[in-house]
Amino acid sequence: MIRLAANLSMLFNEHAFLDRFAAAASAGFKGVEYLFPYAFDAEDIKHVLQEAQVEQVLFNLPPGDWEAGERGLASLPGREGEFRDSVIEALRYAEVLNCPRVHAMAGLLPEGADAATQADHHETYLRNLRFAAGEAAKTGRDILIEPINTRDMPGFFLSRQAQAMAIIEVIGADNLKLQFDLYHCQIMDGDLIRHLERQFDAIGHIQVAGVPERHEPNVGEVHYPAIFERLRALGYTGWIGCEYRPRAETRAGLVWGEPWGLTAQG
Ligand SMILES: O=C(O)C(=O)[C@H](O)CO
Ligand SMILES: [Mg+2]
Repeated sequence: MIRLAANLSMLFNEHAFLDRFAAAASAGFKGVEYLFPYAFDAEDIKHVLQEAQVEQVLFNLPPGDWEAGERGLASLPGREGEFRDSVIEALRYAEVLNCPRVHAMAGLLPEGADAATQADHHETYLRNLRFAAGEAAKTGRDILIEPINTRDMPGFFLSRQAQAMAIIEVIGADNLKLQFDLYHCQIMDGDLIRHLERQFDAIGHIQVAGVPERHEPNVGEVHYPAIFERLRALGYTGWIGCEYRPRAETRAGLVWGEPWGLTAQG
């Protein structure tokens, strides 16, 4: 069964944030995800989720100073206290929103980082992820890590699929999982279906977008019908987050999703 979630940081930007939940539901989405809920009261978001009858499937931990360019705290040496606070805050929202998983963004390496600095980030990342997985396990939730392409996010610490898989293996926590974003994987690693198969057991969430412009999945070099078919054959029962920038009005661009229950006409 293909279950599609609308990424409300990118889709339905024609509406104010709290109105995007109903817009997504009326287009056939059963779930929603977005970057951050923290500018809103958790109870207000819970209310719109319930009104729209959609599930909250994912959001990110507080990322540090986003406006100043920070992209997560999980691998940043010296920021461990802030990272721990961010885990607690995200899990508090997850409890209210009944969200089973949260994404811990790795953060950026300093420009020109030498091997010692990279090793320091790696060790910090491992320690922080162990802490996050331990806290999330207390309420049965998953922590996700996502390799992000370094063209869009230069310096992002976690950029390759193999790196993420090695980290998941070394930590060995059942609730530390891979956020497999095919857009990033295509740019950094390619070989999408083989990655999907090899990493299948570690995957906690999937995201899609056309490559390279990050528009609708039917625009660009990736043939998503083949990927969805393989997911179905593998027995994937998780969510697929639609995390792309619509070329024009969101709803008109949903034609690509009609075989999977979306409706392009309002
Ligand atoms: O950019 C992406 O692909 C994501 O999923 C992240 O949540 C970015 O923050
Ligand atoms: Mg993503």
